[in-house]
Amino acid sequence: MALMPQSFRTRLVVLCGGLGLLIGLPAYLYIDHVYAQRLLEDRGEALHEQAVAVAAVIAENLNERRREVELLARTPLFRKAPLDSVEFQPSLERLQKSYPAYSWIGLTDVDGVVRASTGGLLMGADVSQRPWFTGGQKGPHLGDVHDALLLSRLLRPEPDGAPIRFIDFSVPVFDDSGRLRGVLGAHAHWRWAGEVLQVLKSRDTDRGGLEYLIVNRQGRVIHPERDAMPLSLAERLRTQPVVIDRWGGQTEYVTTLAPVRDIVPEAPLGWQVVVRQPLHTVIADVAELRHAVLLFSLMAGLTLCLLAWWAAGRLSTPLEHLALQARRIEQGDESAELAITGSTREVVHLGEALRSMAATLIHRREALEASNHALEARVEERTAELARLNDELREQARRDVLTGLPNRLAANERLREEFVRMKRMRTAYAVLVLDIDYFKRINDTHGHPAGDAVLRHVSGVLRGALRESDFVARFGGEEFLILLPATPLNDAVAVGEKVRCAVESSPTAAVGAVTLSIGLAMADPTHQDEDVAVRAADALLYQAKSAGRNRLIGPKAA
Ligand SMILES: Nc1nc2c(ncn2[C@@H]2O[C@H](COP(=O)(O)OP(=O)(O)OP(=O)(O)O)[C@@H](O)[C@H]2O)c(=O)[nH]1
Repeated sequence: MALMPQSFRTRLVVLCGGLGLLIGLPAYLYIDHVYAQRLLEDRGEALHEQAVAVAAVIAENLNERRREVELLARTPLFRKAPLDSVEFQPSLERLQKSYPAYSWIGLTDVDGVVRASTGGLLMGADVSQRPWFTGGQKGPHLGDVHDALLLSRLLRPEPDGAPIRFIDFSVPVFDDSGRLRGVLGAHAHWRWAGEVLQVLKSRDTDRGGLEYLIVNRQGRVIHPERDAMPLSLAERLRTQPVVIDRWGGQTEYVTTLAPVRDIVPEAPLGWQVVVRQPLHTVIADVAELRHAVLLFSLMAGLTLCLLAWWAAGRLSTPLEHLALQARRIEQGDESAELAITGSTREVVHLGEALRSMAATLIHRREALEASNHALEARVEERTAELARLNDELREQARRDVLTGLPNRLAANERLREEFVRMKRMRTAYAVLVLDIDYFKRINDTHGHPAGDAVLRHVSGVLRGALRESDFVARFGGEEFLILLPATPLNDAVAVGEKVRCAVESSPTAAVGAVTLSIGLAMADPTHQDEDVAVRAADALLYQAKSAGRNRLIGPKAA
């Protein structure tokens, strides 16, 4: 799968190309194998028919020559006139003119001496040993191709210097009583065969490498001049009408043959017409068709691919557009347009669905954002409320419920702060520990509520007698602590006395006047911690109690 191209367009093009190949290849193979075979068979048959036709034409032509010579021999001139008559030569030359292939026509006497001839050639020559004479004495004679002997010196030589070759037609010449007078013989130039075949060939429309050959009884190719036909080929042609053979060379030929009918059964020639054509020209049609199919397949495939490319583009472009717009919306660009027009119905539907989905998502996101804002505001509000409640709690934790004064926890924190500041600023502070005298008795005599009222009263007096910057706390039970920041001993004693007097001189409604015993100590930067001064003040308080109460004892007094 990883090797598969990713884009829809490429996939479709590859698919179409593959389909084209799938359709084109079998057609190509069919033409290559089946059609080629069939064409070869048809062509073989056609070649064979041509061979038969050519053989028939050659036989007919030979027959005509034989008949011409025969008819001439039967004319009154040849039957009756004395052999030295001057009439013979014009008669012979008329026949020669009627058929240009005749090279020489002559009349011999019974002894084989030439008595009349065309052009007067070989007059008086003795041809009694020549086959045409000996054969012609017995009856019509047809002699196979042979080189000219006597005439070769008398006739115009061949342009290429090749020996002149003839075939011979000869018939006996009888007088009216049927006695042999001589032999009439005609030598037809062997180019005759070439001319006959050329005429036939020029009629043939398909001459691509087509060759007509004449093969004699011995298997020699006598026209055109060439080596013998391979024996193996001759052997195969005996059983098969058409054979594909190399003829001992490189080119393969489709070969077929037909026998030439023997027109003089007493002297059979045994010729055969062989027709052959190079295999590659025979199947050239197939090659052409193969190329055409290949070209057509390629063109069709290419067109299919281009169409697929175009069609895929028509489909994928709006999809890519939708994807791009969807990504823009995802990145917060709500102006991106998801509408698609002019595309396929499915893509338009997809665009509509995406647009609807995007609208829903945007709406939900806005709702979510609004809800988040509300939630954040509520959290802020709750946090502030919590902080306020914490402050309140912290305040309450440091305030005495009964008197409203700071409690012991607050006193300890303040002492710690003041001690730290003193260490840094080197400004001493005073600590006073105060206790209401005989408070137990008040409780016992007047009850707890009265005792509580006394505590609240004393608290109020203390608060009123002190400066805003001074610190007073209920330190425990009926005990109070006063911290006087940046206050020397003398001033602190004065403040203590003032407080003590203020309480003593302000009686309560329930129990009358109460007094205070006070221990006063100065905090010192040399102290280890803030408790040293408190413990010292506490100790002096007990001294004040012991000394009779309602008094202040400070360091000096101690
Ligand atoms: N009504 C009331 N009484 C309290 C409160 N806190 C402590 N007390 C009482 O205060 C009394 C303190 O008595 P003690 O410590 O014996 O001292 P005292 O009676 O004042 O005697 P001296 O201190 O020696 O003068 C106890 O009876 C406590 O119960 C309070 O908040 N309200």
